[in-house]
Amino acid sequence: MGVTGLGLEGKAVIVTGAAQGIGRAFAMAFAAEGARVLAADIACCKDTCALVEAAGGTCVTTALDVTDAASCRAMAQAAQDAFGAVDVLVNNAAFFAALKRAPFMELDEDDWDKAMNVNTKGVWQVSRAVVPLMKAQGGSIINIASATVFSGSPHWMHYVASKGAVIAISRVMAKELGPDNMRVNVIAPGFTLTEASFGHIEDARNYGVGRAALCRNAEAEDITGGALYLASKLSGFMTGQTLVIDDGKQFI
Ligand SMILES: NC(=O)C1=CN([C@@H]2O[C@H](COP(=O)(O)OP(=O)(O)OC[C@H]3O[C@@H](n4cnc5c(N)ncnc54)[C@H](O)[C@@H]3O)[C@@H](O)[C@H]2O)C=CC1
Ligand SMILES: O=C(O)C(=O)C[C@H](O)C(=O)CO
Repeated sequence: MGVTGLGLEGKAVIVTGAAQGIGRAFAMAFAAEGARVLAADIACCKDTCALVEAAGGTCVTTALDVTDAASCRAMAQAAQDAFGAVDVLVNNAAFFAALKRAPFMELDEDDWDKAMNVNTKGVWQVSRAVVPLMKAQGGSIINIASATVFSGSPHWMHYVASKGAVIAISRVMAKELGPDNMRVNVIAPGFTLTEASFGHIEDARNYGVGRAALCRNAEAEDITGGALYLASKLSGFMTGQTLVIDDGKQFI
């Protein structure tokens, strides 16, 4: 374990959508800091836990459907059983990989409802299940949005709307939870090379690179430093903010 002095050793961290991609990278990064991780997903997180444990970290897993309040409560109960309390919640799960892109005149209505249900309502559902486990000691909630909210990327209106709403509700959460020393911030990643984005874009490695200041697309590991910072004492006076991690494709 390469603990870096962020103060995350022994912290209890829930990562939703941790079965692959950026969520798996969050699980690995928190565990590498000595945190205890609960990896939760509608898909199986056994491989994520195995990777965390192979690197010397601690990881437990439970099934989670963020659209189902009972499932969110059961996941929170599993966290309480494993850790007693929760210090950090990363709301990363999303309807993204299977989303169909189309001009807004042609978007699929079911996809619209699913994007809002998983990506926005899911953040609310998971947060309200977990907040009672954070209230006594305070904590950090990190909601994953998308830089598409700022770029207005075409053919994603349902997804962009759902992620714009994540930024909006995070501000409400920050105001409501601040008095109990719970901070709520957002990471808005730009295009990141994950299983899901390789599925969406044919030449993913080169996609949009011409607009990038750093001249490459992000790997999932490029997004994790922001989450460690937002979870740590270094960001202790920061709440309600959105951190765009997109290799400088746009400035807000
Ligand atoms: N890859 C990219 O280019 C970008 C991704 N993001 C966001 O980052 C996050 C992770 O993205 P990726 O790893 O690329 O995508 P992904 O699609 O691989 O990850 C999403 C995870 O959420 C899980 N999930 C879906 N529905 C669920 C539900 N109802 N309950 C629980 N879990 C559910 C999936 O099984 C999956 O493991 C997502 O929030 C995505 O919107 C944001 C900007 C760019
Ligand atoms: O901007 C686009 O076009 C993208 O494809 C962006 C990514 O897929 C993304 O940011 C998803 O959140």
